[in-house]
Amino acid sequence: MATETFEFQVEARQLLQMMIHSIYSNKDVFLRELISNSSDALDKLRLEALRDDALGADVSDLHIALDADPQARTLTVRDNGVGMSRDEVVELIGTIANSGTAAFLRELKESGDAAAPAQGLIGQFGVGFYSSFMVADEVTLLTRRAGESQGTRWTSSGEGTYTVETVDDAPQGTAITLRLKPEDTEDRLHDYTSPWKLREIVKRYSDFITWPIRMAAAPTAEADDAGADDAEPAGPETLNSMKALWARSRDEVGEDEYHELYKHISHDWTDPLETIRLHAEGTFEYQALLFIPAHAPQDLFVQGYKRGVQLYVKRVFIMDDCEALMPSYLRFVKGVVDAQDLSLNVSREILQQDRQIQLMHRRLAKKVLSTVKDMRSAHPERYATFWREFGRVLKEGLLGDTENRDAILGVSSFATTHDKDQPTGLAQYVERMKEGQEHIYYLTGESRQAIENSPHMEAFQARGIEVLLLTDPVDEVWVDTAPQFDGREFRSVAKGDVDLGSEEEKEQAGTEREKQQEEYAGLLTWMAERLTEHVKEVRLSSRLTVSPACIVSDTYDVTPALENLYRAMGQEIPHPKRILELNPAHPLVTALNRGHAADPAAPELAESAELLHSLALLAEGGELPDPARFVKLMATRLERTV
Ligand SMILES: Nc1ncnc2c1ncn2[C@@H]1O[C@H](COP(=O)(O)OP(=O)(O)OP(=O)(O)O)[C@@H](O)[C@H]1O
Repeated sequence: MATETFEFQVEARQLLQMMIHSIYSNKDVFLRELISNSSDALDKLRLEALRDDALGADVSDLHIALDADPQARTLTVRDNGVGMSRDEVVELIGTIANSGTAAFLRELKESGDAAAPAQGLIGQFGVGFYSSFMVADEVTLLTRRAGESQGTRWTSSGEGTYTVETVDDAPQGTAITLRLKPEDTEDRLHDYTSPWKLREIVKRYSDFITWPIRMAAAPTAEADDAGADDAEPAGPETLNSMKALWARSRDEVGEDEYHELYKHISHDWTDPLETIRLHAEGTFEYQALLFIPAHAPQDLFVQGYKRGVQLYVKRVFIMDDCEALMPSYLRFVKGVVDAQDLSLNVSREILQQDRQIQLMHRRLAKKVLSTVKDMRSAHPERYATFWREFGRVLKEGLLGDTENRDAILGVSSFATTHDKDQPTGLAQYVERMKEGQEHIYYLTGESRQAIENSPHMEAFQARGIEVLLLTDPVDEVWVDTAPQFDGREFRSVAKGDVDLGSEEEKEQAGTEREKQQEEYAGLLTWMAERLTEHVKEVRLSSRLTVSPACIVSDTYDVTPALENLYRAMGQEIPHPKRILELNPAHPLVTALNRGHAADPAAPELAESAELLHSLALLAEGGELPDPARFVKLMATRLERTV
């Protein structure tokens, strides 16, 4: 097939431009990226060969080789891994499949300024192969897919197009040759043909790679000087130790080595927040090395987000994103689990059913939660970052994982009326509880502001009782499962009756309430009849101090927000009628009562009752059953006052 020229996809072109104009100050990392890709390709080939006898690939000496030519100023990174077919080359190298990277580019474009905001953001995205263009002005990739006879050569200078041609004599695997830009140490562009430099970079970033990274021994200047004419040509040198970090003892491994492994498996360019090690002995032996990232990926809430950690069996890579090992609410955790007693052929389906795996899953989840707990007390700032990035996901665990519910509540934080800026833990909330307060109070809503202005808060504000302000959609759902913390129930301030205050106060309020009850009995019954389509009861409120009325739900009824949520998920649930509460101390309500006593049949009175109900709905941010009618009634009233 002749040479074909293709254009890069738009996003790919943008990314390349950023690479060429070098957004990373540290250009050495291009080698880490290429080695990382090669390592993945070798993992894939070993697994394919294991599963497919007929593949016919040579897997006897899988490795990565670095080949530098100082005269030609080229560096080649070669592997004899799985390689790519011609179609794969076009698809994988010419476009950006990673949705996180695509989303990031969009964000960058929207921000308008290509350079400035990039610095902070860019560190979060691995850009893999394209980083070659930081150090090279032309890149050639020669590859042959294992099991195929023809290979593919891809060449580009990173500018808008690339060429692809089919070749007959490509070795299996992938070789990437960089035509290096001139050295420019001021711009931290080093001489990447120098064996010393290559050795240093591999040691720093890729030491743990489980495949040998070899460098051909070039005749060095020192050897020439020594006049070692008769010296044996030295064999290739292996640059990395290849030791699996999770199998080495803790004091042998530096924190930065763990971090490099994290970057290798997560494609993240920033250090993780926390490193977790676990060594399980006994009948089912395994080692785990887990990481909590420092930031949430863009697609964490996108359906189909690839969750889970890598699974190894006896040091052999088996699969990425092994969801059987991590609950969905810990899907941000990255890492490696290496099990001793599984078959190399284990499938995802088998893993889901395996009892040992289920035990491992439970143990890992507990370990992550206890790490977060320790982090909270030992490094509050780190915990604050954790919560900001992952709190919303973690709370999903309150729905399904009843076994760990207490642990999850224990490491959760909530916005609170106690402090405008700092969220609170539940333990602190409980410590601050007023005398006689039995429950943990909360209100759910769209935003902090909407909740704070809700009439339901009035009595709590008046008494200085702390209320948790829950604004995440998931909050609507987990609070509904009636959890407890430290033996205290969670109570919505918008549900059921409230009886706040000391015993004495309650008694006093009780007597007064009986009196009011008598006074308002007629109005309440009449209004309940008028509004029967919308509410199941009209009663006097003990939660209002300023507003005339509010709407509340029965303690165990579904709230409107939860109803909407279910509906959005396609679940039809019955629509429970709610309760209208009136503030007997409000002039509007007392006037209504007088009006009712004077002439219960007055048409104006019925309209007023209707308006009051609508106002209560609006105050909590709800929707009116008939907005047009509300506007008409309201306009008529206003007309009289202007
Ligand atoms: N040496 C290689 N051998 C085989 N396939 C490769 C090799 N290098 C890259 N690929 C293929 O090209 C794809 C794109 O590589 P690239 O480095 O651009 O991104 P990535 O590694 O998938 O992800 P990230 O952008 O997060 O680094 C890889 O996922 C892989 O399928």
